Amino acid sequence: MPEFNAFFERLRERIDSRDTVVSVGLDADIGRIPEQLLDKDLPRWAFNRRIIDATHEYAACYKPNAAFYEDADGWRSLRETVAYAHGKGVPVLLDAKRGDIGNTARKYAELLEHVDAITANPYMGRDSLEPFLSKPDKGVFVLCRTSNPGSADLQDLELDSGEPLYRRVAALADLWNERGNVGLVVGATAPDELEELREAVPDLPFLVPGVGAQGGDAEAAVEHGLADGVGLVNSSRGIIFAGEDREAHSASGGRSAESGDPEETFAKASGQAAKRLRDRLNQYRG
Ligand SMILES: O=c1ccn([C@@H]2O[C@H](COP(=O)(O)O)[C@@H](O)[C@H]2O)c(=O)[nH]1
Repeated sequence: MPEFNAFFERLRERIDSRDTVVSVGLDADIGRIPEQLLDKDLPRWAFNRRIIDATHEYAACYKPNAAFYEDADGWRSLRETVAYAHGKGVPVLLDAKRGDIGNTARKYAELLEHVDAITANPYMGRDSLEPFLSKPDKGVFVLCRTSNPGSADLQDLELDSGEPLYRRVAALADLWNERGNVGLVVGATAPDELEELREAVPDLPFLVPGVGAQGGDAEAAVEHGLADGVGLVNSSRGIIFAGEDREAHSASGGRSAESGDPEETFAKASGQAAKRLRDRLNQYRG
């Protein structure tokens, strides 16, 4: 079994020192960012900065999804966000789900110059992931059994050997883990598969999305997501947009303990949501 590489050791350090396996998903959807931030130069960065201030204590890592940043201002916002998260000592995992022929993958892998880890799509096979895998200090989370309703369409297909495709992906990812830098993405909405995969590849840390807004199984996520104590359970909308109801309440003139500066309402709510998730997940950690 390869030792964890530098990324996974840093992640372990963060998990142990802050006692958290929460990945805070920074899916800075411009359509949901509080109105008072929309006139800022880079609203997504302004939003993320406030979210990071409120949540970093509870974050083992931040996981921006590239889909929310793929335009000129988006990349600038992402760069600022990554630098700020690093300034708080929190690793950043870019959920980019890349994978292409080698020459193109080599360019995609340059994304890893800016972040600590990335998600990758194994559909095109080993050579399409090699440029990511060959970066010894970074982490690569390979999509295996995803959390969406359609995941079974391809991932559950039975191969001639009788195993489902997602099991073959896990076995391949285990082979590709020559540098101790590989993890798997396995959704919390598939608790049976989480358990089965943990048995199949005991040494690979999982990134487990799908708790929170997708209603996945938080207990199974923790029980099976961690390898030697290392792994991540992600919530994005459930944390960063936790304040939406309260903002609506304040905006409509409602009086509550949360009424006050609207600029801070959403950030405070995100901090509380991150803490709640941290505490809940910690109940299930050994
Ligand atoms: O199987 C997968 C792989 C990736 N994701 C991503 O994680 C977050 C989940 O967001 P929530 O708001 O917590 O539902 C999002 O970026 C997805 O693209 C996933 O959900 N499932």
